[in-house]
Amino acid sequence: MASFEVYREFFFEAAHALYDPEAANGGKYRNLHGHSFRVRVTLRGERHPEEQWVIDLGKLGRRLAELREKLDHSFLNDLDGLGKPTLENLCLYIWRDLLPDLPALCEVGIFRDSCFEGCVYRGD
Ligand SMILES: Nc1nc2c(c(=O)[nH]1)N=C([C@H](O)[C@H](O)COP(=O)(O)OP(=O)(O)OP(=O)(O)O)CN2
Ligand SMILES: [Zn+2]
Repeated sequence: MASFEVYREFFFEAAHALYDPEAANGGKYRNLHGHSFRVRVTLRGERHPEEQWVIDLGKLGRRLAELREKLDHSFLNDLDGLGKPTLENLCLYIWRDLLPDLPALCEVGIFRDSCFEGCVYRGD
């Protein structure tokens, strides 16, 4: 049976500091600094027989707005459950936040477009 992938994106701005205990001075990223992040959340599945969509993207957008409230203009080091605020851990944090409500979740991507970098996570 064919399946579809649908996605929705959102942006947020946040600050962090990445301390490296192995570097003499705490490393290059130890000081407080900020980034702009673009998040892409992808769901995979078949079309609902009546609605003919995998998920209402409006419904997905409302759930992502809830998540964005926690992330936007936050100090990521203070976010409960995130750990060290790397892109990798942000993917995992977003995955774990959304999965209970969105069982068709198949991928979380987080991108810093201005730095030409990002990270993609496809499941626990
Ligand atoms: N695998 C990862 N590597 C790095 C992460 C990360 O989350 N995962 N994060 C950082 C820092 O957040 C850093 O502030 C990123 O900014 P950037 O400008 O990309 O840092 P660079 O050292 O690559 O900058 P250059 O301007 O290219 O020197 C670092 N690494
Ligand atoms: Zn950084």
